Amino acid sequence: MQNTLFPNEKSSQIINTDGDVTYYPSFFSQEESDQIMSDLIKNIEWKQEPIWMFGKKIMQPRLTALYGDPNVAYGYSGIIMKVYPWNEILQTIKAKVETLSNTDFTHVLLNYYRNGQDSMGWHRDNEKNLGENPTIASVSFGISREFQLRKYETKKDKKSILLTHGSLLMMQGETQHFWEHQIPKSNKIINPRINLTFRKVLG
Ligand SMILES: O=C(O)CCC(=O)C(=O)O
Ligand SMILES: [Fe+2]
Repeated sequence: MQNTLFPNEKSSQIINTDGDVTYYPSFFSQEESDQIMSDLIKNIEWKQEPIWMFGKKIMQPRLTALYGDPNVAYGYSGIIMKVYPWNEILQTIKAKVETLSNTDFTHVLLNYYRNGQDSMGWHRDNEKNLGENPTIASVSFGISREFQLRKYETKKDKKSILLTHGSLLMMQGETQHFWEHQIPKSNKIINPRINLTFRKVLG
């Protein structure tokens, strides 16, 4: 399918019922992506943070960081994360993602999966302060990881995509009502991956 703002951008629609998920495999070039990956490893305030699960405090199986507009609080799973101000590389990525999606984002949540043992369990990005039908733009760098989607109610209709170095995945419309997603563990993967999800937090 053709995108009017990025006529050369190849894309494929992953979900078009009860939501809208579109994948752009080559959003950034190989060279840009290599540069961005090393910049992010060096210049992001990575931390391993706890979350509350079933009344217990457990460490998340990955490193995280939150950047965005100051003075807009953003938290999930019982934690409030410190918001760091936009830095140069994040501003560059944000500008490109905003042009394609025609959305202004306030925050980016970053996840650093150090190897295949790092993961993210089934969830929806449905925090109240993202509004009814949030547009979420997810950019990936580093080793390709499997991203799975399935229907929230039935746990059926499983879809799987490999999110590659420099790719963009856009989740829009009613996706967060009807679909949940995860990054499963993999015993074979020994290399790191970084994912950025751009979000618009309503004030
Ligand atoms: O790492 C990914 O591709 C998914 C990240 C994600 O689902 C999230 O940050 O909510
Ligand atoms: Fe998510």
